[in-house]
Amino acid sequence: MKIDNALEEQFEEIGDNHVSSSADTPLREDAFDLSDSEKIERIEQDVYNIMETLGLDLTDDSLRGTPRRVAKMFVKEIFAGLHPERKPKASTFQNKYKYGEMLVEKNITVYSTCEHHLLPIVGRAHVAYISKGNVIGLSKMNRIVDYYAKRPQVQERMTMQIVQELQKALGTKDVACVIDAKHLCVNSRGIRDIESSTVTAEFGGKFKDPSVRREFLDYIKLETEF
Ligand SMILES: Nc1nc2c(ncn2[C@@H]2O[C@H](COP(=O)(O)OP(=O)(O)OP(=O)(O)O)[C@@H](O)[C@H]2O)c(=O)[nH]1
Ligand SMILES: [Zn+2]
Repeated sequence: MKIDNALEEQFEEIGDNHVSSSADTPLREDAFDLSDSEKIERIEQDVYNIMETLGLDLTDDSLRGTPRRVAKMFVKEIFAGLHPERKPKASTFQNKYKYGEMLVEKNITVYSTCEHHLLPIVGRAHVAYISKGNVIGLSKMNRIVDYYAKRPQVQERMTMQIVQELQKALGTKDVACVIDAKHLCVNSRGIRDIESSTVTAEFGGKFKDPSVRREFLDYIKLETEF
């Protein structure tokens, strides 16, 4: 199901040997049939069942509220970006002052959730664009990052979704995003490598030019502390 109106023409340019199609989050057709409160009711019961299966005593006063707390957190907080009604309004303005250089919004906090393990992804996003007549409110870039982060994600898709949304809002392909993030599924379990982090990038339009890309990367100097 398409919820993001991805820039289809961007993918038409991709050669035959690339598998890439759209960066939409895979959702079922009936994804929005239930209201938020109906979803919370159902997830509460599901979490209750998981905890009970694990042998936890759900009459304990510390555990009693957990199923409902987790359900509310899923629907209203960490997966809130699954609902297109929550997509931030990306206010744009005319570039009357004819600012012609790139604009970089760096070190945007990313709190997301790995869709393979439902564990946190924590990091920083850096976004940039070159105006083709419009400029966007600075905070809207942070909001767009946060909206796409609030989904079960793989980092590659999140990076592409952010770029596509900004391209749409700004009416230009000259948009780039780099994300540097730690995946707790790598850091805290499994291979348990606390040091490694993952860098993903999407360079649209003029950012495919090595010198433009270099300028962006020089501004953000990837020395991210989480
Ligand atoms: N490409 C990509 N992989 C991710 C991302 N987040 C988590 N993964 C990986 O998804 C993979 C899932 O692999 P599986 O072998 O099915 O899961 P697993 O047995 O728990 O794997 P281990 O983590 O190696 O223990 C793991 O290698 C994760 O590191 C992401 O954003 N992008
Ligand atoms: Zn994972």
